[in-house]
Amino acid sequence: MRGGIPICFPQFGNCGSLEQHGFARNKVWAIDDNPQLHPPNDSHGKSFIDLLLKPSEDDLKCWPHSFEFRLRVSLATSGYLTMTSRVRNVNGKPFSFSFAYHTYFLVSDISEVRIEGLETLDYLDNLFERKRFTEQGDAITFESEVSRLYLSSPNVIAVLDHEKKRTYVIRKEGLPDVFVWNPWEKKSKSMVDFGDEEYKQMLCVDGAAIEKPITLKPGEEWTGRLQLSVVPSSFCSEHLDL
Ligand SMILES: O=P(O)(O)OC[C@H]1O[C@@H](O)[C@H](O)[C@@H](O)[C@@H]1O
Repeated sequence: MRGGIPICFPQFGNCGSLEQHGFARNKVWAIDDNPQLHPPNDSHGKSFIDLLLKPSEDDLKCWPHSFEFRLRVSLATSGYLTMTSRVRNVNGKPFSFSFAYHTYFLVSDISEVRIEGLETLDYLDNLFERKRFTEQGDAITFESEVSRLYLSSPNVIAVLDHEKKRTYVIRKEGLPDVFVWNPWEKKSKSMVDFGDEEYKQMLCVDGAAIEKPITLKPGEEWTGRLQLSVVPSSFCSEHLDL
């Protein structure tokens, strides 16, 4: 069974020497008692938690860069879920990393889903050795495996679920790329923690910074924010500035 929003850091996929998608998603994070920085009004009308990840001795052996990763997860009474990641270099030297919110959306039927906001963009296709293509069609629809990194994407993307008549709205900041993934039938069967038919009810659409890794000098900090909301499909594109 899969779901949620695994944090891919400091590596996305297998593009590097670390475990797939980096180590952050497999760690127990601490509660951050000193979250600093968030503007005081950021907590208004919201429930939130501040989490902190620092590298362990073992992490430093395979990725020798000291960092502090602060994550605020907040849920507003309006239903907005916001995740704010801040990565600070507390190292003596610069380092670079990739990042993604590997967001699993529950959908009624993948064949009835489309993504708006990515049309006409260039993408790197993982199914063709990361070759670069340009999206030609209208909205993105699904009829086979998809594993693509869309580049220089707009900050608002919509995932429309035709059958449920609802739209997931993804707003992002500091995250230029969007990774889109559905394993479809064959790959689903090869994944031990994924049911053979589960690809029909899921879609990953990740706000990400992958193509151009983020580089931080000593003392610098990076922020990447993702905000998710759900609206009825009747409220759509024209309201979202897509
Ligand atoms: O199985 P994982 O490590 O959670 O990753 C899920 C998927 O993540 C996607 O980003 C990759 O393109 C897939 O190849 C991978 O299967």
